[in-house]
Amino acid sequence: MLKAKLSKGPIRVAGAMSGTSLDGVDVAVIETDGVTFEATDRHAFRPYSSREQEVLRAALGKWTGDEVDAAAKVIQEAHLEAFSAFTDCDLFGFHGQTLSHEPRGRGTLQVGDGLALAEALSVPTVWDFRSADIKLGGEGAPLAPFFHFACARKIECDHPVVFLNLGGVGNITWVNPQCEFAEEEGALLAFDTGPANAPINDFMLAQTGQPFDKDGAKARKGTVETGALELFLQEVYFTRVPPKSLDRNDFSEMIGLVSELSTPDAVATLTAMSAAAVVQGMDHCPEPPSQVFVTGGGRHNPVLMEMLTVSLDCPVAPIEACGLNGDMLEAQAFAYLATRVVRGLPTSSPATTGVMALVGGGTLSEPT
Ligand SMILES: Nc1ncnc2c1ncn2[C@@H]1O[C@H](COP(=O)(O)OP(=O)(O)OP(=O)(O)O)[C@@H](O)[C@H]1O
Ligand SMILES: CC(=O)N[C@H]1[C@@H]2OC[C@@H](O2)[C@@H](O)[C@@H]1O[C@H](C)C(=O)O
Repeated sequence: MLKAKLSKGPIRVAGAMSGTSLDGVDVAVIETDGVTFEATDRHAFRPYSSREQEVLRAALGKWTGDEVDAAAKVIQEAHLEAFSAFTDCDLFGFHGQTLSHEPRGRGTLQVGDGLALAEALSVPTVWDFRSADIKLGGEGAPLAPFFHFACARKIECDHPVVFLNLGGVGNITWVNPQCEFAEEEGALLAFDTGPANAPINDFMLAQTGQPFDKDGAKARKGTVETGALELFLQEVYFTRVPPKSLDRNDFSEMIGLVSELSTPDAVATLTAMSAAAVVQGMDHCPEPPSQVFVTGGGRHNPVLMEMLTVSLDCPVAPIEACGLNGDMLEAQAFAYLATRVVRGLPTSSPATTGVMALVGGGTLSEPT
């Protein structure tokens, strides 16, 4: 039976996210009742070693087999370490690592075993957030939108705003703050915009041995090849009506479009492609936002941010502009979603994932 504390009032929850950039595990603690939340200053980052990153990379796009088992082991150990400083929390939200994502095909695979984590650290744990949504016809992603809605309410926006996450993949949530609840019709629209940092990182690693284009330094020295950019924008994904989602490597062939270019020109072009995918995505919003708040690691890339600022018709600012922590937002989101799961509240809707009906996706495992 659910402990009384989990069913009512605010609780202290730690959420963890291991994103498509494969750089490490973020953990963040919030206080929440599943509707409103308070951020805390408690968070941690547990980076993956280069050996661990290799193991994870080798398993991307796979569903079963030795590589997947090895990746699952890395994820489990890293999360055990990462969560172990937060065992005073009432609940954990454990996203795990997406290895493969094919919502209209084989489904979605996040490795990480929430039951084993709950047993090992004696904290009830919500995990497997995406599969219930997919079973009900949804994309299984993005899932942060219900948390973005809570953020918009918290900062008391009067007009529609967009939260843009620039991780390995980009995703946006358009929020109508006039609605009181995320589950109301017209409150949200969300979808993955396209590739964000993943192709830049993959190209940088292959060509320079560096894991990413720090501060956009390489892109800054290059010139955007408009022919390649135009070809990229012809991808049918961009005209597909949202909700829609992507696997990390769905756009990996775009690197082929820049393979003949110098490294700076190639990185500048890949950066412009990520920005252009966001700009295209804005056309799908029900009405133009008054502001775009940027979260995720891409907001640290000044070239990407400048490209967005020049092309979008509204102010673009890192999410810190409204007092939130853009490095921890996804980890906080999974703490928030975990709470909604134990409270029987929905975590996705037809407008955020295309699911047939409101669904509370996630499995609760309690330690024995
Ligand atoms: N100073 C910087 N300059 C340029 N790029 C940066 C900088 N800092 C971070 N990044 C980019 O941000 C990435 C990390 O972003 P983030 O942590 O949001 O990804 P993620 O959470 O793994 O992805 P996703 O949201 O797709 O799951 C890095 O891999 C890098 O590409
Ligand atoms: C299948 C999957 O893990 N998707 C991730 C990925 O990373 C960004 C984007 O693609 C988003 O759809 C999602 O993550 C965020 C946290 C989400 O679910 O909202």
